[in-house]
Amino acid sequence: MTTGKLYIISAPSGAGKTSLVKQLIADTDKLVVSISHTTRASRNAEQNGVDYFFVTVEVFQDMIAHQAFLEHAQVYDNFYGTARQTVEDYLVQGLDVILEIDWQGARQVRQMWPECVSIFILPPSIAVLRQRLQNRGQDNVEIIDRRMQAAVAEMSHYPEFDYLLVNDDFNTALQQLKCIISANRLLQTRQQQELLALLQDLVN
Ligand SMILES: Nc1nc2c(ncn2[C@@H]2O[C@H](COP(=O)(O)OP(=O)(O)O)[C@@H](O)[C@H]2O)c(=O)[nH]1
Ligand SMILES: Nc1ncnc2c1ncn2[C@@H]1O[C@H](COP(=O)(O)OP(=O)(O)O)[C@@H](O)[C@H]1O
Repeated sequence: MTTGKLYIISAPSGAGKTSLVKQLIADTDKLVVSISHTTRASRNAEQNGVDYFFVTVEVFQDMIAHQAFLEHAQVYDNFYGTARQTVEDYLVQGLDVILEIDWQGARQVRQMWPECVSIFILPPSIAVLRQRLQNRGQDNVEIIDRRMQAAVAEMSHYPEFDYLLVNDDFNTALQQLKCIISANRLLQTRQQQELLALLQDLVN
């Protein structure tokens, strides 16, 4: 049985990664998103176990001590991490897994899983980014300012990623994400066929 592939999607807060990923997994077979653990407070519309696992700093630190995270990082003023077991279970089942994580987590995952595919999403402009954070209506002005301050530093890491896309028109960006997944799936199938042919040659 073949194992799934790991995809990393990073973007500054408000660029649209969560909306894009939600639609992408709804439209794509055998693709799931890993639900992260975080110490940040949940927003109004968020549900525990659906958007994040919301945990205390103590629980988070205990998970670090027990090596329960594939990667973890402090982002803005909170901790975020990806549970190792869940991701490994998905991959073993042959499912492709999306990690919606920041550039620090992306670096950690790339070191352990060099064959992962990483995608960075940019907003069309800084002004549009602020507008989207305001329109989302989930964060107060201090939190939005804090995220805007961090956005430029976050975006400076885009050259570390395999793919870069701009989320201007939502459907165009969604289509581009789907193309990246399809292209990588085709490549994987071809590599497996070549490997099989090689093995048959060796046996004959
Ligand atoms: N390293 C790491 N970063 C994460 C994880 N989950 C979320 N993040 C990042 O944390 C940042 C803040 O996420 P969040 O508080 O949900 O704000 P949002 O991006 O505005 O929706 C984003 O850059 C996320 O990609 C994780 O498990 N690990
Ligand atoms: N292409 C787009 N055009 C206009 N608004 C968008 C687009 N993509 C996302 N949004 C909106 O921008 C806001 C931030 O999107 P979200 O997915 O929460 O971003 P992120 O997860 O990167 O913080 C949401 O209100 C979302 O509906």
